[in-house]
Amino acid sequence: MECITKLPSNENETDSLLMTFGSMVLHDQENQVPQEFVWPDHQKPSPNVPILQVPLIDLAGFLSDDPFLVSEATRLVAEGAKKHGFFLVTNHGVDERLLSSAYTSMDKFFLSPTSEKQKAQGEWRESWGYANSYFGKDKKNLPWKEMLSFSFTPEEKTDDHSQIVKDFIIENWVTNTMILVYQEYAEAMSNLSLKIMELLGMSLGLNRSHFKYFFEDNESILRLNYYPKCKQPDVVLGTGPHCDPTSLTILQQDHVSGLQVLVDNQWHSVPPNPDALVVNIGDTFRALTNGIYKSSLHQAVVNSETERKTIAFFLSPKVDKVVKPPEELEGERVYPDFTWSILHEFVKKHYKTDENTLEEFTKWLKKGGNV
Ligand SMILES: C=C1C[C@]23C[C@H]1CC[C@H]2[C@]1(C)CCC[C@@](C)(C(=O)O)[C@H]1[C@@H]3C(=O)O
Ligand SMILES: O=C(O)CCC(=O)C(=O)O
Ligand SMILES: [Fe+2]
Repeated sequence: MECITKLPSNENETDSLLMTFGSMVLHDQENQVPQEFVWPDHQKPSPNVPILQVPLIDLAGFLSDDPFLVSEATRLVAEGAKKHGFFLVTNHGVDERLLSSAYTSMDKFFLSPTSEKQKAQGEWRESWGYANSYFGKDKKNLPWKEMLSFSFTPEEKTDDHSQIVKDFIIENWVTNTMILVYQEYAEAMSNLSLKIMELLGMSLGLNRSHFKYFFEDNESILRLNYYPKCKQPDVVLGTGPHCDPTSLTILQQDHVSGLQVLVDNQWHSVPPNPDALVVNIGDTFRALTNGIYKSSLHQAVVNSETERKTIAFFLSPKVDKVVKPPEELEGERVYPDFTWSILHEFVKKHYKTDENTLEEFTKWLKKGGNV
């Protein structure tokens, strides 16, 4: 498989480029990644970053209603959420077989020919379909990754119960290349996120169902991130520095480290823990807590030895629900009321997400917010 050394100059060259993009395995004698993947010096990944001490929360303990275990879980989640917005959950109740079959399906998809993957092609920065860096309009600081994303919303348990993820796969794909595991996976993550919302509500002294009710009819995104190995891991980024603009992210990592979080202006790694899922707060939930709980810049680095695979469930409220903190947290309002759909449009059309997203979004809204 060959490396890509230059960007296409015309349409059909783009097609042939896309045919090889999926490999991104550098040809032996060529060790230069395309310039568009090389990040500026001040953003290149630094080697040997310190490990972030992330609170590890026993979710089964919280759900047991044992007073000590509940107070321990709420104390730990508040500690992580106030400082950087990252925590780990263990004893989360998601079937290990489901977690592992979701990975097997990733290999089936991302290692299939690009022509197969293109059958599921969506728009870059859309919430569904296959995308890789060459789909986007950006021509610099390209992320060293391919993605497959699905929109998800919990279906009413009715007889016709159309299943949004399963329908997408069937409509857009030859299902023999894809185990329909992601419908079940998204449902499991949606259910888990509601339990975490109970924990977060309780940790803020609110009624434990406050946020759970707010997200029951969530309209979320399931995203598969496939980071091919790279011969120059010190000049590329798998995913650039960003805050998730969504509400809550549940991330399943494989055994390959790569997730980094910016805390006290220093990148820290969050090493894989096979018994835990990584959870991080997004900008929308930061606004829902009136800024009390933090969303943080994070990124993904790659390596030269092996590919890395992660699955991110991005919980978001129904698009037209008004995002405003409960009156118990109001005090002086930090952000205006808004809806996720407006913030998502802002992120997609006007702004790369970073640590100032909500502030820039607020200014944009005050200037009339031309969507
Ligand atoms: C609503 C979303 C936009 C992104 C996917 C979800 C949550 C994270 C966002 C993203 C990953 C942040 C980094 C840049 C981005 C373009 C990407 O690398 O994919 C973002 C996603 C997106 O805009 O599609
Ligand atoms: O893959 C990772 O480790 C992080 C991915 C991420 O932050 C994202 O997709 O928003
Ligand atoms: Fe993220």
